[in-house]
Amino acid sequence: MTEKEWITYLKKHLFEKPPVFKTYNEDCTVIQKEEQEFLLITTDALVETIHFKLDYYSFFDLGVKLANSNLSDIAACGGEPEWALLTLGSPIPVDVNWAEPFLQGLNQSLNKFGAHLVGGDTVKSPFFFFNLTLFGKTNFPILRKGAKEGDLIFVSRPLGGSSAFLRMVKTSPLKEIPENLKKAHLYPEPEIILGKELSSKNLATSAIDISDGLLLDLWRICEENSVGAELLQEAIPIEPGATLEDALSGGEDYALLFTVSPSNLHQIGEIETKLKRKFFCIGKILPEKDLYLVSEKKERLKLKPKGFDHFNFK
Ligand SMILES: Nc1ncnc2c1ncn2[C@@H]1O[C@H](COP(=O)(O)OP(=O)(O)OP(=O)(O)O)[C@@H](O)[C@H]1O
Ligand SMILES: Cc1ncc(C[n+]2csc(CCOP(=O)(O)O)c2C)c(N)n1
Ligand SMILES: [Mg+2]
Repeated sequence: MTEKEWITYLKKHLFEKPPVFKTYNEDCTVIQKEEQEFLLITTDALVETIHFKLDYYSFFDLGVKLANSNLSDIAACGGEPEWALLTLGSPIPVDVNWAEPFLQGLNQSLNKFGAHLVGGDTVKSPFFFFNLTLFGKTNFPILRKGAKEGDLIFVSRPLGGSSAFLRMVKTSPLKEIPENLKKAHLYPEPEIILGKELSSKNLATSAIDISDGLLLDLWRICEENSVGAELLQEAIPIEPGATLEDALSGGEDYALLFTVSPSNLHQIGEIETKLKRKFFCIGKILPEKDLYLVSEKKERLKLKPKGFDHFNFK
C-alpha cells in the first residue's frame, strides 16, 4: 500500500471524540483543554538514506532540520511550540563528538521559538534515525479543514529550492551548490510567527505546511474540504535555481500554504506590513474536485497531485 492508502486505512483506528478536537488528516493532533485553549501534538522523523545522507549533512544540521520540520507542523496549526521529546536511533555507541552538535542544533532551533527538549528515548538501530514529538498550544487552531469555494490560496515564500538542492547534491560537491538552495534544504525556517498571526486574526480558513510538495499538500486540503483548486503558473514563486517541477512537487519547502476568504484580503496586507514580508497569492479554491494549472499561455491543464509518498515510486 502507498503512504496515502495507509493514512486512509488507519483513520478507523484513530480516536477522534472529545476532547480530541481534530486529528485525522491534520498537521497536528488538536486536543481541546478549555473553551478557547488547545493542546497541539505532532511527530516527525528523519531517517538516514531516506531523509538525509551524512555526506552533506552535519549532525548540527540534522538537529536543526529535525526541530524545524516539527516546528513547521505547529506553525501550520497557528500554534506556539512548548515541549519536545527526542528518540535517537544510532548504529554506533553515542559519542559526544556528534551527539553534542546534534543537540546544539536541535536546541538552538527549538529555543528560538520558545520550545525546550524535556526527554526522549535512545535505541540501537541499523542506521541513524531521529524522531521528535513536539507539544504546543493555541487559542485558535488553524486546521486543514475549512477552505471554501472562492477562497484565495497563498504560499508564504518561494518554493522548490529544497528539491533543487537535492538534485544538485547528487552530482556536485556541496561547496558548488548556491547558498540559497543549501539554506532551503538544510535550514528551512518554520513559519511560527506567520502561523500565530493568522491564528490570532482568525484569518486563514485552512492551512498546511508544504512538506511533500505544493500539489500534494494542496490536494490534502482539497480532499479534506471536498473541493478543488486552480493555480496560476505565473503567480507561483519559484526559488532562483529551482524549476517549476521542483516548486510543484519537490517537497521539503516547509513554507506555509493557507487559504483566505476574498472578503478578508485586506488583512493579509496588514500582516505583510507588520512582518515586513510579502506573501504570494497563487490561485483559488474551486467547487469541482480537481486540480488545475493555468499556464503562462492561459491554457488550463488538469493536474495529478504529484508529490512525495514514502511508498509510491511510480
Ligand atoms: N503511523 C501513524 N499512526 C497514527 N497516525 C498517523 C500515522 N502516520 C500518520 N498519521 C496521521 O495521518 C495524518 C496525515 O499525516 P501527514 O504525514 O500527512 O502529516 P504531516 O506530519 O503534516 O506530514 P509530513 O510527515 O510530511 O510532515 C495526520 O493526522 C497524522 O497524525
Ligand atoms: C536522501 C534523500 N532522498 C530523498 C529525499 C526527499 N524526501 C524525503 S522525505 C520527503 C518528504 C518529507 O518527509 P516526511 O513526509 O517523512 O515528513 C522528501 C521530499 C531526501 N530528503 N533525502
Ligand atoms: Mg505537515
